[in-house]
Amino acid sequence: MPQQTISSGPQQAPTPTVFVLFGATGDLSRRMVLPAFYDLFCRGLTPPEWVLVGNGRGADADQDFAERVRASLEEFGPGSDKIDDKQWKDFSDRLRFAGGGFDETDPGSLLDVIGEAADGIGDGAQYVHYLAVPPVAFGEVVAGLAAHDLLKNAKVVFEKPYGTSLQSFTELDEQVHSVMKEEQVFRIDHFLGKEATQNLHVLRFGNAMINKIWSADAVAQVQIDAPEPLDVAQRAEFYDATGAFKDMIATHLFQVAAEVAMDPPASIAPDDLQDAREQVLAAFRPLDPSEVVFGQFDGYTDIDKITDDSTTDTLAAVRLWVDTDRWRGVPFVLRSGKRMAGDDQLVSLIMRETQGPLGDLDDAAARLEISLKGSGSIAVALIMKRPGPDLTLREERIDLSLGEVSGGEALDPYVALIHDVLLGDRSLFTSSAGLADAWRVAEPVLADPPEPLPYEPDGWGPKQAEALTDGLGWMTERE
Ligand SMILES: NC(=O)C1=CN([C@@H]2O[C@H](COP(=O)(O)OP(=O)(O)OC[C@H]3O[C@@H](n4cnc5c(N)ncnc54)[C@H](OP(=O)(O)O)[C@@H]3O)[C@@H](O)[C@H]2O)C=CC1
Ligand SMILES: O=C1O[C@H](COP(=O)(O)O)[C@@H](O)[C@H](O)[C@H]1O
Repeated sequence: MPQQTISSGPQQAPTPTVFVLFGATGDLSRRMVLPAFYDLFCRGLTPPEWVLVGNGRGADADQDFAERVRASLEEFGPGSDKIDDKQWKDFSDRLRFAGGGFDETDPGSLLDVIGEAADGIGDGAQYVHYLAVPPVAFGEVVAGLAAHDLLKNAKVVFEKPYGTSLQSFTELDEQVHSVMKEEQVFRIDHFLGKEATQNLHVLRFGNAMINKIWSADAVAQVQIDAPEPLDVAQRAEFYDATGAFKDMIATHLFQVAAEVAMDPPASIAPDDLQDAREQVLAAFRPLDPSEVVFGQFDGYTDIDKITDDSTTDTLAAVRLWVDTDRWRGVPFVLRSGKRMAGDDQLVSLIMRETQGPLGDLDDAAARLEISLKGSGSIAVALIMKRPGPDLTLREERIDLSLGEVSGGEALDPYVALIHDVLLGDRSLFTSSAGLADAWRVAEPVLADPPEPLPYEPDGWGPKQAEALTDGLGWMTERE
């Protein structure tokens, strides 16, 4: 079978769309959402009729907004030399800006602008309201959408974090569900949109030899490790209020753990995939704070806007237990930190030791690794005989970069996810029940966070985090 397409539906969204981007002047819009929308447009994946309305509290004219968008494409999109004049003209003709903010009592100019925009693109337009605003503004935008009757034939996209604890999640979700149905809600976790994350299902369910080893019978430990060299000075206020545990572990890495640990869904249809993810999240055991290590890199509190006594975690490592028949007894160890020596997002399934004629072999030598970073890669590390007259064993890797798979072209996660929103495919979005479980699992750590241990910038973090791997060490540090 050289190639087989299993399509779950049409590629181009057929419905005329008014895409309202709240927070259109912000960092996320500039770096991710606007370039992703332009990418979809260039690929012919936007609906035949659409208009994008940026919203903000200032008073930009349409032309000013178009200039902002252009600047964002030059810096974070294809770059100035790759923007085709004709394509840009077609794109920019469909950009509008509605200033004056938006809330329950005052919609600013948004109602007028989208009224005009909807008239221009024909009957039956769907509305996509994309909330690229700080989480504190989610509630007021939701209240505004309800008060100004903007939720009919509408989808609402929420950026992360959707809540920061079980309680704040529950309050937000109750407000959301009081004015819209769950089917209208698209909660983004861009790790679910990564090409390699999506490949986890195919790798496993499309290959019997991999499917057979996907359980406690063969796997001794699962590691999901995302060391980052990044500093946090650019977003100090946000980061100091959030920390590594909430920014990465309880959000992205829990969702990836659910993707790895899920039992086979009934089918790859969106609802079945969501059900499978929800079911396994419900089986995650609440974390035990004694199996959690927090770190803070030296010099963190010298950063502008960080207080001298900040105890924010810039690194978090946890041991998570999944109480299902498939995974009972197998530790899932998760780690992420800033200012680290490595730069990866690596899922490692470490195989059990082989008892046999070769005797004692290096632990963790045989493993399957899926890197979610960039366009993604899949590797198998195996024990091999070094060619030659003697029997010398060595660990070798077989690597496949997904970016090099012939005929394919990886989509950036935001491109993939916005495309899914336009089509109404919710399989790669988090669900209400799934997030409630993620916050339930995180709760003991939020209630009793460990003291962060100091670590050297550009190193591998505190030694104590390594103990969570039961002596195997972190696989990212082997490469
Ligand atoms: N930036 C990133 O890399 C990532 C961000 N996110 C999430 O995306 C969302 C937006 O983040 P980001 O773009 O960084 O944030 P910004 O601080 O850049 O804010 C986005 C825009 O929202 C508007 N805004 C700010 N405060 C308010 C408010 N109180 N009420 C209404 N509008 C407001 C501002 O526009 P104006 O002044 O024009 O009204 C601002 O430009 C957040 O939920 C964040 O957690 C998620 C992943 C990565
Ligand atoms: O959401 C976040 O993700 C990034 C890592 O994402 P990626 O796009 O590099 O895969 C992380 O650096 C950031 O702290 C976090 O807020």
